[in-house]
Amino acid sequence: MQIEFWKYQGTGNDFVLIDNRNNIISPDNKELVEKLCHRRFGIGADGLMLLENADGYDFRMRYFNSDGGEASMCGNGGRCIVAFAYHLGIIKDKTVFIAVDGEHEALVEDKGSYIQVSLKMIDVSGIEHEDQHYYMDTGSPHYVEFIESHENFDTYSKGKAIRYNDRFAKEGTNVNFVSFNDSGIQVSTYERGVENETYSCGTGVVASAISSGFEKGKEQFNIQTKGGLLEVRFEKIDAQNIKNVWLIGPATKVFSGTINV
Ligand SMILES: N[C@H](CCC[C@H](N)C(=O)O)C(=O)O
Repeated sequence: MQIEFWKYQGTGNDFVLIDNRNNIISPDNKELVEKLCHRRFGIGADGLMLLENADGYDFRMRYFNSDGGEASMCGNGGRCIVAFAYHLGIIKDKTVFIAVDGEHEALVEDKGSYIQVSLKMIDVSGIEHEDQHYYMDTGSPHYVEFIESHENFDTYSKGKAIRYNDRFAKEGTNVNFVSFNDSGIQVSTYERGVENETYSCGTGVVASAISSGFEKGKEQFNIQTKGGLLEVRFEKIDAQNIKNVWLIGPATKVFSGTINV
């Protein structure tokens, strides 16, 4: 079977996208998703998204980690699928779509070489704060730890140890390490389901910004990631309720093609 695909990246978090409005790909085909994401035997990506039809919405986003499993919400993936929908001509400068964690609004600015996407994320509650870590669900589960500096910091080993500890081994969690810099914060992330450090993690920088907001009393952060700059804005209602959460940053089409599977 020949499959047409598009490759996008959002601050280095990279994805295979497929226009699945004709339901050519079964979302249960874990082996196919894993193969398409494989960095040697496939196209190579941190994750894969199917763009599908959905009554009452411009489209449905279905997200899969590179291990082939259908996953929780992907913030960078959400930004990239909005850019994909714009390039397909499905939307213009704004959209409302449905994803695994519910409805998302997004705004689109075409910058030529990339698309600037502002993505509204879900409200956040049930925030855990103990010792020097926070834990919350921003569409995906995130453990956030503050560190002095990212210089020579081993995100992979430190992140993997937390992700596979007694508490998280079964369900998994994403793990973010946050340091403060002159322009805001720097974040590195070990991602569940990729089982590696990714160049950035959208739901992760949201969790990191909210955690930093508790520490610094701010509601907007510029975030340096390995893959580039992101911005997060939110409103802190109280210690357990964060609303009006926006993840803002570039989404870029890298290439498109067809693959025989
Ligand atoms: N791997 C994550 C989902 C993707 C999160 C990340 N790519 C993002 O941009 O939010 C998980 O299984 O929880």
